[in-house]
Amino acid sequence: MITRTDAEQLDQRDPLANYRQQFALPEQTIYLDGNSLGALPKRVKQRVSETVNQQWGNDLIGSWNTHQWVNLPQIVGEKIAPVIGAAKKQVICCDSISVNLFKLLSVAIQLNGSERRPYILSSHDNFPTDLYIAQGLQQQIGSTTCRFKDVAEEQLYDAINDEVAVVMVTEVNFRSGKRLDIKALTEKAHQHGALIIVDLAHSAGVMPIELDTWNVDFAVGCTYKYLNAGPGAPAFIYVNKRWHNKAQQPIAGWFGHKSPFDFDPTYAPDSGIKQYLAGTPAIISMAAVDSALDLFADLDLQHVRTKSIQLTTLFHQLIEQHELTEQLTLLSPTDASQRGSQLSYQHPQAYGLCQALIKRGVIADFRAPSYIRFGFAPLYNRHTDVYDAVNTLCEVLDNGEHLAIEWQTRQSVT
Ligand SMILES: Cc1ncc(COP(=O)(O)O)c(C=O)c1O
Ligand SMILES: Nc1c(O)cccc1C(=O)C[C@H](N)C(=O)O
Repeated sequence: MITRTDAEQLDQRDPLANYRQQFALPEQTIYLDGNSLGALPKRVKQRVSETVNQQWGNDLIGSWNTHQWVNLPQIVGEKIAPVIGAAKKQVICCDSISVNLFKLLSVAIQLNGSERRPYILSSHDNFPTDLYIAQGLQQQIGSTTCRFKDVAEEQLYDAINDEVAVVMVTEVNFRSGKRLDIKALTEKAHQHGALIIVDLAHSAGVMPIELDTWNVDFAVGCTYKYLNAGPGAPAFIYVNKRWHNKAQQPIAGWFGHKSPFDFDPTYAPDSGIKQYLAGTPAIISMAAVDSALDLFADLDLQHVRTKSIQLTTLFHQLIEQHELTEQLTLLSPTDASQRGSQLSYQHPQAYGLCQALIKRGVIADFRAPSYIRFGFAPLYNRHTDVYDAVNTLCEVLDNGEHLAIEWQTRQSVT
């Protein structure tokens, strides 16, 4: 029988316990939605205020040079690189995942697509934007050299064959939390002459990632989940150095030009990762990413992964202890090593359950048609949060509070 004292003891022994005080978290809230929007680091508040008030307000346009605004995408990229296992000069911070995927898929098809090898292969429960971008590109290029095919996630590995130009996968599934073996998928892709693009949205910052060691070709990821850089903060893009200068990305904007401030009418791409920039960087958000990443400077991602596994394991053990497994069907893998930092359960009134929990200060989210997701952010979630959240969940179910909440047809984020 697990007690609250057990959870308190785990918190006392937690090597990451001090990180929580670096976040501005609301009192009386248990935030289990850091897999959608990470919490606000206190240092980011200060940095954004300084960027707006001193830099923009006082130093105005000179800040492009004096405060390094013009180089922030590269500076931030170099801070992201160690978090995803990349050597220098292969990562840059810009745009959204959707836009960055468009650039990478186009490049991968230029490099490897042909009539004999036309396929972009993905799984049909990949995050929808990834699928939409591939479908959009197929429309753009035409199906002779670019066709999109999606298969069930379990069939992805076996579906890689000599007709595949590029495999596009997300390391951790947004709905189920299932984690794919990127090393094995990369090996299989390369055996068949295919390239691989990996979406790290649900893994960057919450587990060790070894892009260079795994020999991955390209990757994208966001900074607003486990990297805590704020809503709509710019994403990142990784291009393995063997692919630099081999193809031109399609959004040939001036920031990707080799010397943008020459204002030359003819596009000449930068030879390195900077080519993947398009237009003017969103400096206020980019400053937030830069500052948020300082939390990762001395962090051992293996410690983060260990705590993440402890948190998800504890949550599910408590669900079992309260005999809730009949009502809440676990969609995530039962083996913690096979999942990311979230647990998803199917429940017939998942929407009502989620809203009833939010009313009580436990923030989870709902994903259609019938899933409730709990995300665990090891830098600020405690074992006692997990204990208290499961207790609240029991109370909600016992009182039938979830049954009183009407299904909302409007678009709801949580
Ligand atoms: C796996 C995955 N890819 C992409 C996105 C969205 O990408 P963006 O809105 O940055 O284009 C999300 C979530 O928003 C996601 O979970
Ligand atoms: N990116 C988001 C947004 O702009 C608004 C609301 C939610 C999101 C998300 O991140 C959703 C998330 N990728 C998910 O896994 O569902």
